[in-house]
Amino acid sequence: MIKIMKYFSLKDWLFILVSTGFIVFQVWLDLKLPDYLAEITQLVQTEGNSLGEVWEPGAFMMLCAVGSLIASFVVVYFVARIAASLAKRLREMLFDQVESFSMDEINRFSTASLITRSTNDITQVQLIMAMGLQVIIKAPILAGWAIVKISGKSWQWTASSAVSVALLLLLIAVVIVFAVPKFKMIQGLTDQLNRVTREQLTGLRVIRAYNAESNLEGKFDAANQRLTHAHLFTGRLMSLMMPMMGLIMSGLSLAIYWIGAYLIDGANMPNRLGLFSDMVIFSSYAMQIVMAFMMLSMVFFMLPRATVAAKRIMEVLKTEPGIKDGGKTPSAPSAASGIEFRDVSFKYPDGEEYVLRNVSFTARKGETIAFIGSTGSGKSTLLNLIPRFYEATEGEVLVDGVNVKDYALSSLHRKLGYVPQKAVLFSGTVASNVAFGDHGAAAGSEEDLHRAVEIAQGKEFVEKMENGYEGAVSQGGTNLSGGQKQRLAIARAVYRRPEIYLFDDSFSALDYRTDRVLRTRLKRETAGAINLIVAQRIGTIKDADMILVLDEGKVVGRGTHQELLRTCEVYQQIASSQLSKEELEIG
Ligand SMILES: Nc1ncnc2c1ncn2[C@@H]1O[C@H](COP(=O)(O)OP(=O)(O)OP(=O)(O)O)[C@@H](O)[C@H]1O
Repeated sequence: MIKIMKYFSLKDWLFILVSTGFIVFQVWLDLKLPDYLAEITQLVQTEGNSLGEVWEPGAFMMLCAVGSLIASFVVVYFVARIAASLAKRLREMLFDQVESFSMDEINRFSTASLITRSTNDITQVQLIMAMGLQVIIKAPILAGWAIVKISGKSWQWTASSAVSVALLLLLIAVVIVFAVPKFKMIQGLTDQLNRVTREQLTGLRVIRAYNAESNLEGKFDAANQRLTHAHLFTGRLMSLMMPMMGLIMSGLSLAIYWIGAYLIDGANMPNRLGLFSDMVIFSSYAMQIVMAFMMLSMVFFMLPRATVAAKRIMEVLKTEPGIKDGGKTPSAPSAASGIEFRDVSFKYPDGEEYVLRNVSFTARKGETIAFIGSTGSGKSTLLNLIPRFYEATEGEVLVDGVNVKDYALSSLHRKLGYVPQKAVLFSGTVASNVAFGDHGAAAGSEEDLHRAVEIAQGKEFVEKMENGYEGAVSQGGTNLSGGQKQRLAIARAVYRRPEIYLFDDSFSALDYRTDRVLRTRLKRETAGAINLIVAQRIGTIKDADMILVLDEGKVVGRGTHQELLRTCEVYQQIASSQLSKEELEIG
């Protein structure tokens, strides 16, 4: 929690200082009240005084109360601002940090947990800051000042107050011991609930189609029940706390008056009035002290949960992104321009087995290199090493003669036109999805946009859309068909005129005719670029300059279509399952 305070800005610290000033003023006013009360008690008890004399201390009492109210408004205003601005800053930092994470870190935390951390956990910290700051500053000042004011009065009264404070501390300790583990659980359970909810919402159509509602409801219910139990436990503890504190306060009042009654009874006549007014003042101050501890106990009650939340936020902020910016921005392409894999092996950070083994190949400018192999043979993984979504475990991946690890990430990505296996579209328009991110080498003109969509064979459907290029695309492209989404994803890559195209099985949702037309157009448009194509269909990669056949992460064949038909058994098997006898014979 303390660590999170280092994210306060200078302005926040200034506001904290101002708030502290107002809190001191408020405490001074609150503690002044009993003095006037004592004066009024004296006046009322002394014979011969008129009612008019009570007005003056009465008016001061009113002034103190109003002043204290205004001071408390000011404090609440400042503290709420400090808490809100800290929460905003933390949200921004968390978002930036998550953006810099590699897939490894994102998978490690899980998307659901990252969402809970950026929302729920930050709210917990904001709440404790809003409430805690004023209490943590106010309570010790109030308690300390009030203790000074009552010191030197009857030791019996002091002892009874001390007992009450000790009981309160005991109560707080009980809460901490029992509630902290539950609070830790609550955050974890909230993650779990988010994960289940997210999974259900994204898979809603499949769940309905397979009548799996009841199974998943069971999963949701289990997560929900566990969270409810944890909340109920802490809620019950809290509901017990309140009456217990009330009991301690009332007990203290009773004890002070009881002791007072004995003291007054035992005193002689002239001292009785003094003792009575002392008793009134003492009980007021004692109440203030107990109130201060009660406020503190409320904070202690909230603190464990906020501490857990703060820890979880710090965990994300302190995680060093596994993929570091290499910083290099090679200006002119070197003589070695192209892509080279040098004996690359790779295993996922959480995996035991190597997914790629000793892969080596070179792709020069203007060449098309294709990758084929059974599912899970490592094709997508291989492509993912080029934009550094993952880091090669062994060996080197070179782009234009420079290891991808040495590149400034933005400079590396500017060279690439990446089309993932599953087209990803963002809420916005067709235009905002195609002209996405920085424009790469494109001029960013409307002409570029139309050209890219036309090459990707999307012109026809985009122009039919309401508002054409400005037509709405919903989040994830849910208002478009699978093939339409893929075409826009391809147009996005074409638009930025990259030096290297990475097509990760990007033609699978296209019909054969569109696939063929698109590839012919692409071939013409991307003549000077390197094309790396992952595909399942032989038809898509037949014309590639070189085809690499992958099997369990190893390159088991390389060459042109005809060469592989002759030499590579795995390729022959794939080909014979897809092509007719005539096609196989013709090659
Ligand atoms: N994030 C991940 N963490 C751990 N293992 C993974 C991860 N992603 C993929 N794998 C594993 O790596 C292997 C290769 O996966 P990859 O996606 O590269 O195969 P692929 O050849 O592209 O398959 P497909 O043609 O079905 O897309 C698979 O066995 C898969 O289980």
